[in-house]
Amino acid sequence: MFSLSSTVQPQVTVPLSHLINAFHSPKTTSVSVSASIPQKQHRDAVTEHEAPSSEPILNLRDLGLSELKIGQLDQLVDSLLPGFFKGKKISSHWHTSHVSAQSFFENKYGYLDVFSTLRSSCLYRQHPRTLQSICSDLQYSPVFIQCRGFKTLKSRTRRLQSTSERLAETQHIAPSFVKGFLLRDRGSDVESLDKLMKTKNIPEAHQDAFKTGFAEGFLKAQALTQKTNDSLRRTRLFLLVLLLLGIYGLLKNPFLSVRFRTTTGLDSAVDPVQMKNVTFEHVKGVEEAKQELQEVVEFLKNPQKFTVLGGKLPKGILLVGPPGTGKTLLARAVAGEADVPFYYASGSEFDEMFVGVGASRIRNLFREAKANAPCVIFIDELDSVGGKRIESPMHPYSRQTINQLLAEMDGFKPNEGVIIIGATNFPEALDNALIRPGRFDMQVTVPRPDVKGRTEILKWYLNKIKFDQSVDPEIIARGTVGFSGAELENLVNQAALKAAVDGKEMVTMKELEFSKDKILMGPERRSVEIDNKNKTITAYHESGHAIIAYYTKDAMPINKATIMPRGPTLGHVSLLPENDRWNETRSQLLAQMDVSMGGRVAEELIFGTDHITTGASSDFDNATKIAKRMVTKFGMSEKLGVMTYNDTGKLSPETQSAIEQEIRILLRDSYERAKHILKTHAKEHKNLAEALLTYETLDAKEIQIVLEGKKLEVR
Ligand SMILES: Nc1ncnc2c1ncn2[C@@H]1O[C@H](COP(=O)(O)OP(=O)(O)OP(=O)(O)O)[C@@H](O)[C@H]1O
Ligand SMILES: [Zn+2]
Repeated sequence: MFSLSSTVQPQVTVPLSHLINAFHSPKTTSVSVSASIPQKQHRDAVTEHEAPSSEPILNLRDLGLSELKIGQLDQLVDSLLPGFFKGKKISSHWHTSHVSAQSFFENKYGYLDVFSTLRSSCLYRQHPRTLQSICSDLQYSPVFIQCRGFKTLKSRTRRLQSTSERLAETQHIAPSFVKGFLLRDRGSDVESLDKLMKTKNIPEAHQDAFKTGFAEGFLKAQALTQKTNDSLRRTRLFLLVLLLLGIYGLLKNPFLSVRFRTTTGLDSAVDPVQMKNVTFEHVKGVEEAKQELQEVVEFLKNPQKFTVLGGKLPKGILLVGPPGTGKTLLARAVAGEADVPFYYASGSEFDEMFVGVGASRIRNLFREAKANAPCVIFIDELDSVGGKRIESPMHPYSRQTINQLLAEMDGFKPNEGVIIIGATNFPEALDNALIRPGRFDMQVTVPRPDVKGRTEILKWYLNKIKFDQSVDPEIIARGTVGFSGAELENLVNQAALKAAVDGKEMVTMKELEFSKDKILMGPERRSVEIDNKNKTITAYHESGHAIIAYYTKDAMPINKATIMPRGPTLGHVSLLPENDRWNETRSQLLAQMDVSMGGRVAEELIFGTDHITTGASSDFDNATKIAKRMVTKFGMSEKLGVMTYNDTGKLSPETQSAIEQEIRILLRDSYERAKHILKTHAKEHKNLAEALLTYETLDAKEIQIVLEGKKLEVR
């Protein structure tokens, strides 16, 4: 796709982001792809973005990265894309739950894979911004598509044909197979996924992503066709089928944005998205925000009446909160509740290199919206159009864009019925002019959900899949402090995926725990061969933590213990706060320290001082941090009294050493307490370690059975 052909295609040209939108658009029934060089005027403006050549390789390792975490994606994409266009390519891949950069940049499986991989990793959901920034950068890449609308049945077949042919090309799958599939003829050509992967030489490193993409697509399709239950059973057989359905699903998914630009990049038209199907009912765990927005809904339902009655409303509402907490969803719900059109725009798409383009897009957006009032205009990532960082060389014309936005906002009266909702993760970054009265002067906070909210969100998404009775959403909610709605949705999806891949009929607690850990710690490192000695040490180390937690009164209850290596850790014990803890007592803090000490103490007791490992350093970090805060922040040291010591650098040497002394004492006492417990319960410690060596992962109940000296049923 990234290779150049010399034909300049003057037809409808749409950047990749709109290709995606085209996929979502009910209007677009045919999408064909052709590669050509950018139009002349564009080319001149982007000379530094030279076309990619095929040779030089930029290794992720050269960047000091062996693997990309989701969080690093934005940065990396930002830093790499320019490099890519200078003719560099990235080799080495991004891990499964991350994006396969190799397939993205080297275009291994064609552009469809860009979607499927992005989607399969739930990145589109979690990081819409990433996708958008990839796409808006790609605007200057030689990717052009052509879109036509057909409405007849025949054209549907045609679309399927072209889809299948394209798929066939990009995925190296027999066109007849694909076509058969898209037409839901699940007959003849179905091969097993494994076989397919072998015959198609999918590199091992990509197989996971491939599988995940398939199954993800399957789930999506499942949700769409509502045939949730019986198809889950057939999963394995249809794993291949899944991806295709997923792509098919993309065409229909009503939740994703539906914008489609029909003109060239310089002058764009906007279509509203009617969000009838999204209501407040769909947004869980953000009750306060919903309440605050209720008034806006009333206003939109009847703007004239509202203002006659003396109601006063801001023109602009700023939704502020971390990524994935449902800001976009809330804005849609406002439009949905009031049953008015919803205009979606993302700040980053106004970010333009060309004079006046961003501003003209804003103008178009408002013109369309005003003509269709009452309505909601939603501007996601408001900070990227209205940020303070305005005169950067990367964004030469953003000042114009923001001025245009301000002018538009000032240019209509409140009773015209246009409500502008902006969303941002960084309200501090916004240009002050934007938050003045008459502009975005109402702020609604959309926080990460608390334990109750998390339970609701989990229940909501669990109800879309099949799960068995063991599943207790509240337990998962308690173990997912800090997760956003999007992450919780992802957790449930990943669990369903895992169940599907494992051939299970229902999701159980096991899959949910598995995906929770996966999200928390990165994918399981099954492949790492750890020799038995190490495994044994890990087993005793982790049981050490667990024993202390079990026998210490104020420690948090154990959730599970595992010696399965994950991310950088060899094993771990997870505890479950009974509630989100806002306050902790002295004895709870001490208990936490003791639990941290348990690992090293165990190593020392079992293997002797000479054989202790480095594995406890983060445990000590933990314990030390707690002790330090107890002394310097919480006034929990008798000697230093109820006083806080904030800038330890500025204290007198005496005070500093007194603090250190106190911390040392706390840590030493904690170490001794842990030692005492492990000595007292040596037998239980051994039993637990052995059980871990046998079963690798034990949940709370299983740990209890072992510690009560009962025999564990073989699972
Ligand atoms: N509170 C919630 N209730 C139900 N679903 C949620 C909630 N929060 C997030 N989600 C799910 O996560 C998806 C992504 O959330 P959304 O795009 O609304 O987040 P956002 O706050 O706008 O994120 P960003 O700041 O990254 O744009 C939603 O489409 C929805 O499926
Ligand atoms: Zn440890």
